[in-house]
Amino acid sequence: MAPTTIKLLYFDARGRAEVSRLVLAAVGQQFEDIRLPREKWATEKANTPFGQLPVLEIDGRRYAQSLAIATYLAREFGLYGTTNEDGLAVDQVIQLSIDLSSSIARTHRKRDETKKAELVKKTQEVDVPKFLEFFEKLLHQNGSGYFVGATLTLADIIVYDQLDSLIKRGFVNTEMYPSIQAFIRNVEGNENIKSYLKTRTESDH
Ligand SMILES: N[C@@H](CCC(=O)N[C@@H](CS)C(=O)NCC(=O)O)C(=O)O
Repeated sequence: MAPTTIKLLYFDARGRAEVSRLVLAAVGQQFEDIRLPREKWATEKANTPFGQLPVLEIDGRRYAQSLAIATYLAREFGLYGTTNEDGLAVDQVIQLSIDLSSSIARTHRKRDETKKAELVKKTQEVDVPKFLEFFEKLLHQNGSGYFVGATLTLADIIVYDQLDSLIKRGFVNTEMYPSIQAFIRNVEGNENIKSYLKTRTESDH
């Protein structure tokens, strides 16, 4: 049964809640976007399933884990394609996006400054382009401006959010990737997403 009330709890940032916010915004679903002040976290932590945010509250029941939440919402509101195979294609893109994030995260774990600089260089020059080429190829092959089928899915929202944040941090340049550029324009051209992006505050950029 579709939930009657939806609350999404997170800190006042994009972080791990933004994909779910974008999903809800894209489908025009009303929800309470609760931004917990850091000073309230110590007391709220115990009221979450695993002591972490984001948390989704549906009709009073609380669930954690950002990808599980986003996946549930996307399935509930029709952003997971129409067939099981569409779902496979959506998941394939999501996992590719997670691999890209892991590849970038490795650079933050290096302690030695020289080794860190070398790894950042390799990540930017070799690894990131490899992922961008995969995204470019998938988008070009599908030809609709979306990753799967002819309409927006969770795959699009996850990759859009990831690329937008990496571009803003100067980690990614999409100049050489026309299908990715068209894809970003396409997602940002979605009327609901466009309206949502206008409401973003300073902490969301
Ligand atoms: N695997 C979890 C990780 C959640 C997580 O790391 N949440 C962080 C914020 S991004 C958090 O709640 N930190 C506060 C704490 O652990 O006390 C998810 O994707 O939801």
